Amino acid sequence: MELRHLFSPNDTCVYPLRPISLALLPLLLLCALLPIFFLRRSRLRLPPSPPGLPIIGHLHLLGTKPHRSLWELSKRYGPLMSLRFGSVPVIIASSPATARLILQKYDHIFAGRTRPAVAVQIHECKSIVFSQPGPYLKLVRQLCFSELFINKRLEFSRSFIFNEVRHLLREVAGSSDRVFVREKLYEITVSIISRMTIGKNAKDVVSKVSIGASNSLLAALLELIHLVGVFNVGDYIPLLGWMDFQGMSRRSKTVSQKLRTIFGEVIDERRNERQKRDGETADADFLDVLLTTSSRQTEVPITDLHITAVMADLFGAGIDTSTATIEWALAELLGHPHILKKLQDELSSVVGSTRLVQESDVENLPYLRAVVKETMRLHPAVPLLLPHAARQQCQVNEYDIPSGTPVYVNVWAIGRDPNAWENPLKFHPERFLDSKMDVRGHHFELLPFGSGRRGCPGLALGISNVHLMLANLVHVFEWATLTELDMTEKFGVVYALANPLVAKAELKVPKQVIETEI
Ligand code: HEM
Repeated sequence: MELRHLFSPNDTCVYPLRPISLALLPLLLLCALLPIFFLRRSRLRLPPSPPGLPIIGHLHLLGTKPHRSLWELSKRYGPLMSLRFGSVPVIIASSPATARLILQKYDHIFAGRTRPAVAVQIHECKSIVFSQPGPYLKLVRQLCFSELFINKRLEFSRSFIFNEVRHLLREVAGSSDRVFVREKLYEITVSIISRMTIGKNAKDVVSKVSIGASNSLLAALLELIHLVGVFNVGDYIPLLGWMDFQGMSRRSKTVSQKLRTIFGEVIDERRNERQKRDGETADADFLDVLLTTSSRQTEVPITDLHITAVMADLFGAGIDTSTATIEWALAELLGHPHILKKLQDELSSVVGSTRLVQESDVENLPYLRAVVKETMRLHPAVPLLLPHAARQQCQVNEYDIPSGTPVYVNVWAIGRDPNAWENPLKFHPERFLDSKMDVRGHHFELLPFGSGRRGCPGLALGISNVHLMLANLVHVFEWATLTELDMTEKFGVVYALANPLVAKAELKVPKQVIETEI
């Protein structure tokens, strides 16, 4: 199976509510018994809200592009808005100021996560992404920062990442008449994360397992990412949850089984290797770190299911976000040839044409960094962040937020807020040239990685990969579109081009530049 068939643009089902079958109406009516719940809440002063419908609340207002619909609603109901998804009240923050309240001032309260059925089915909520704050989350996030995304480890990974980039460039050169950009990017991002976490190339991992095609790991991960982004009516209308009429539980169980098989074999194999050798090796990878932690009697037990969940997190959270960002950047550059030319001129003058761009060049490439920030402003990979949840009842501004309320921060809308940005809809990297604004979560106008306790732990790796891959793709090739550029977007937990970018890439540096290994 070719990779591109794994992400067919016709794969629709994302957040939006699909028409609910009439056959379900009697059951929906049963949900009307829930008003007791609302009566209790009606004494609270919630943020402004549009009129809702019985039972489904505001679900019908979401449409197929919830980030856009919520943006439009926020223009009328304000930057802190309250909606009801089925029986669940939710809060939407849509301005830099309200994002700051949620992610900084009240971060300790909003650091909770929702508990969607998919997350329960897939890894019993043992993933980082869906864990509630507590000793386990603290431990795994700490391990990520101290063992995986620490500078020393990233430095150590530089040379193989660089060789992976060279491999990507050769692959592009090999299919230059028709480059399926997303497919190539998935391959390299999976490879990088695989090498960093389990010390192996992903192809070696899956070739040993018994579940079929060699890209079954990628297929399972893409299915996982897809399911997390699907709107599951059962999460919001609890009486419908048990029916699983969208097949979410069934599909989640299948993907969970696949991931447990793949990572289970990797874990067993590593455990055997560790038993044979005496003590830790100097080149211990993240899997070793997790296994060592699991073998210690700590306050937080780490089982194989925890390890599988963390591995799936790192792969799942890392591949699609970086891929989508680079694909958006290339598409914007193709749509703005003068910006592409300016970027290529910067690369030629700083790097020359006899070598590839290296990580150490990035600090001398301000226009490249501006192009990446501008891409992340207009096309943040996770447009609503992952849903946060209030851990206790609290007051934000003068409004009450009930305990457990899911909170979405619409960073996509914030990137287009006319009060924060001049000409917000224009792709204009120059806006960042004289600005100190970065993407690290201190500037609430620009939050592609979130901020605070639940901010992205993979930021350092993510941003460095995006810079390195985009810079080299643009430095090494002259790009041209094959058909009219299609910037249509597709909403999901990761927001990407609806139709993967296919373009022509003509080598513009001497061939040996992409051929020499280091
Ligand atoms: C361009 C690349 C990336 C972008 C734009 C990005 C963005 C994000 C965002 C917006 C969140 C949610 C923050 C929130 O809910 O407040 C997140 C969470 C997360 N990201 Fe990333 N990410 C990227 C790369 C990576 C990489 C490379 C990894 C790991 C290999 C990673 C691992 C994670 C994990 C584990 C979480 C969950 C954190 C938690 O719930 O506590 N990300 N990321």
